[in-house]
Amino acid sequence: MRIDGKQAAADLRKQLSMQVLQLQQEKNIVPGLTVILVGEDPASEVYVRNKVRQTRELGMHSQEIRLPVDIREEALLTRLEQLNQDKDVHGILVQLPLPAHINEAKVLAAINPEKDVDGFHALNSGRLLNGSGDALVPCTPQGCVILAKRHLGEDLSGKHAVVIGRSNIVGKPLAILLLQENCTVTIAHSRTENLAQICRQADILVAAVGRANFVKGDWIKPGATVIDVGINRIEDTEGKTRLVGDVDYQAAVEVAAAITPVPGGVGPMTIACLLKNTLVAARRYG
Ligand SMILES: Nc1nc(=O)c2c([nH]1)NC[C@@H]1CN(c3ccc(C(=O)N[C@@H](CCC(=O)O)C(=O)O)cc3)C=[N+]21
Repeated sequence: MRIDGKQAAADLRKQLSMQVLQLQQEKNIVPGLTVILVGEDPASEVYVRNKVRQTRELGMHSQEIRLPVDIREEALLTRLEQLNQDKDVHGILVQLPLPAHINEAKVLAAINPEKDVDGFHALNSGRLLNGSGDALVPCTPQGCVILAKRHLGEDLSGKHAVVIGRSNIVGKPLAILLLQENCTVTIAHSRTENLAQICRQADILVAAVGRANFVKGDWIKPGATVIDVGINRIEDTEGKTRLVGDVDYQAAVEVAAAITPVPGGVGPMTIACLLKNTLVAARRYG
């Protein structure tokens, strides 16, 4: 069975649109998201355009700031400081990756944690780790949990979740979220020995490695739930580029009970969760 991420995202946006209206009526606050794009990357531009459109569809304010690829780090930090002070801006997202001459960690640390809708600031990672419930949680991991629950129901207790990938953006925060859901969590990565064997023990298998068709059909336990975080552009036999995940979908769909497709799986949920974080930030700190 296919887990429909597009539908799940549409369902979440519908809930959010009602909450946006409520916040406006009760407190006269309209959530505002600012996206900063440094340089011109075609894939980033499509993605940023989608975010801006969806933000407006929900009745939230949306602003896109484009900066030249050779901007100095100091200038970017100054721009961020202005946004940190701006009362109409509840969420700030700096599109990654940044050009090589800019220190990414320094930029992420400069975003006001209350406006950090990516959830990448150390204060938010720390809060997530502590389970204090007041973190802004990274969007893709949130989306993964929602999609797993769409198939398995609200209670993930006792399930063995295997997360392949240990990035600060997906693997690590997702492992923490799954632990909070009472899963038994294994984090696997490029140095893991007997990876196939470990994956075969997973009730929930999450692939976040960034390599096309990395996870094979026979790595999957029959009846497992598979969440594919990969977004890989490959050329097909006719030379056309095509989007595929980290999982060999055709093989996996035969074995798994449920699997998210690419496109139409985790990607749309990531954006929906970004909108959710913007609403949360506006409600909490606006
Ligand atoms: N600060 C920051 N935060 C991010 O969240 C962030 C980022 N930087 N840099 C780039 C990555 C990538 N990312 C995607 C989100 C949604 C889709 C998405 O919706 N994809 C569609 C397909 C879109 C297409 O066809 O290209 C899908 O999977 O169905 C893709 C990629 C967020 N990122």
